[in-house]
Amino acid sequence: MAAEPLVALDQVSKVYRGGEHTQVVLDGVSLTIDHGEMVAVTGPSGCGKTTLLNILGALDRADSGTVRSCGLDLTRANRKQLTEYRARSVGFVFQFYNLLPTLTAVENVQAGLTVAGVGRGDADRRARHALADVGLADAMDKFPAQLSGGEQQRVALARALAKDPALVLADEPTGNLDEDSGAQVMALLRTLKDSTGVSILLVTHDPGVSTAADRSVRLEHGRVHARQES
Ligand SMILES: Nc1ncnc2c1ncn2[C@@H]1O[C@H](COP(=O)(O)OP(=O)(O)OP(=O)(O)O)[C@@H](O)[C@H]1O
Repeated sequence: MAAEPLVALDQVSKVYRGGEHTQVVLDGVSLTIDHGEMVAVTGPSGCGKTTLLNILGALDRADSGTVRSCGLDLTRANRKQLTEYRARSVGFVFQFYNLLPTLTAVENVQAGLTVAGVGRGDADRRARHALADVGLADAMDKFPAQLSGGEQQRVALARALAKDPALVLADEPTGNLDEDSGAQVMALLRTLKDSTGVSILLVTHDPGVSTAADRSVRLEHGRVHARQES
């Protein structure tokens, strides 16, 4: 029997209603992600990529369909289970890094671990280890403003991976970086995926970035299509 995928979305729909205006953003999306797989989601602006990521990260809820991730049915889970899922099972990476400007690199990574319930000493050890893994052993005590964009995104990768999540959700992780820094971040993400076995779902506009994934799908008109290679 085939192993169950880490993530399985089945017929997921999401509609935004504002006054008289109704917008169907996701219209029966089905998608699976295997353990250790990196999947890229591409698609035109406004097609619902971030909405999909937010539903998978339990930052938003589907209106219908089922979403299973990391052994939890997100459509039926209670608030406490969802909080724990966000803190422990999922690492988030955002386009604009979302580091706290008043904390150093190591403190930013520690903060993510503390939220996940890791004790202070252990958090410090794991944060330093994670920063070394992304090549920032010499930048632990720098503030975000003292780091380049690529370095800040590497801190964000360390923060996401330090808690040893089963799934990383990355929203345009190279969208704010120049080509070289973006390629470095993608190479690092792949290396970390291969060494830890984490699964990754990333959203990107950039065809070059999506080719670094194991598989790429396109979201259009609220549905997912296997990407046609040109
Ligand atoms: N909370 C919300 N309330 C109402 N409409 C929303 C909300 N969030 C997103 N939308 C709308 O849903 C659509 C999809 O948004 P989403 O951010 O998921 O698209 P996207 O594919 O990630 O876009 P981009 O590539 O430009 O970031 C957009 O038209 C957006 O305006």
